[in-house]
Amino acid sequence: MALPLWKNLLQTTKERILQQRRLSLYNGAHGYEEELIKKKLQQFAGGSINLSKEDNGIGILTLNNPRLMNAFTGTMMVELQERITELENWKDGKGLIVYGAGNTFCSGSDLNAVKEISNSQDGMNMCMFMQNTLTRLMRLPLISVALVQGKAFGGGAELTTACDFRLMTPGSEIRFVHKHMGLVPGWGGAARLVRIVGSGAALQLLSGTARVDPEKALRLGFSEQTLSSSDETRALEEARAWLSQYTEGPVSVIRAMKKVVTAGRELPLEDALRTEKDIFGTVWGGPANLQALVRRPKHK
Ligand SMILES: CC[C@H](C(=O)O)C(=O)SCCNC(=O)CCNC(=O)[C@H](O)C(C)(C)COP(=O)(O)OP(=O)(O)OC[C@H]1O[C@@H](n2cnc3c(N)ncnc32)[C@H](O)[C@@H]1OP(=O)(O)O
Repeated sequence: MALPLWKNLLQTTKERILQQRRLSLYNGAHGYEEELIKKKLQQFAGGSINLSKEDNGIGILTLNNPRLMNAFTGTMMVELQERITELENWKDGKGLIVYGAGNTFCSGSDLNAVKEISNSQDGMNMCMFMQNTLTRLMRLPLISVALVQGKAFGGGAELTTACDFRLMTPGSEIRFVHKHMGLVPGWGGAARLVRIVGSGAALQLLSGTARVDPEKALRLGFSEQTLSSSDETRALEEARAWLSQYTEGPVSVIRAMKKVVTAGRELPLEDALRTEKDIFGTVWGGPANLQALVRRPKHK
């Protein structure tokens, strides 16, 4: 018998909350007080995080606070979480470009807000809030790329590490400036940086607050490519073209591909292998697979 509409809605909401918990790192058992920190963050308003979902399955996430070099205000942190939830529910999505408005990426958290939450309880909750959000960003079944124009500093540098890839425009710079602020990264940027460039290079970048220009980023394997244009519109076009080489193809296959890589990146080998088997089961004998068997393409 079909469930009444309200029961269906309740069921869907419960499933969404459970899914978010599964993809997040921290909950009440870790002393994390999400509602408390969200209420605090809402007090520091300004800027926005915008998402547009294009028909080709590419999402464009824009950090929009150009007056402060796209620094994250409290409301932007909350909006980022909301946009990530939207992306988790976007079943046609294949790729994501994260970039900043006004030709610069992001200068980290808004220092005006940070000053007001510099006590230990708020700091820990903000840290867990951002780690949860960026971990969910990293685990999206979408191939993500940070388009770095201008400066990506502090939390902005950390955000780039939550994407699968980084593209830089000429003259741009990524810099983990945390040491100068008497801090270490807290949004998960250190743990992810070690996995991208290795522990030696990560230690040098963090403890030396080194400027990473496009050439250095390429040498370190931190960036995939230096784009030819630093004009905002043209750079975005270049990023779209770069990403399309990986997102062309059936949605189910592209999303499955990202999922097997996420499992390989995060899980112990045996768990990753089992997950790969389960995901393989979702595409084997599926429409794209059956059509390919009929077409019998030659891979020349
Ligand atoms: C875990 C994350 C970590 C944390 O919170 O724990 C952080 O992210 S800490 C924040 C790390 N970021 C910074 O310390 C950046 C400080 N800003 C700068 O170094 C410079 O502003 C720079 C290099 C980003 C840009 O320099 P430029 O000369 O091009 O521009 P302005 O300095 O004139 O900046 C324009 C305008 O923006 C304001 N601004 C820039 N960044 C921030 C920020 N993070 N928070 C608040 N406001 C910021 C800057 O003060 C200027 O405003 P104005 O009213 O004109 O003074």
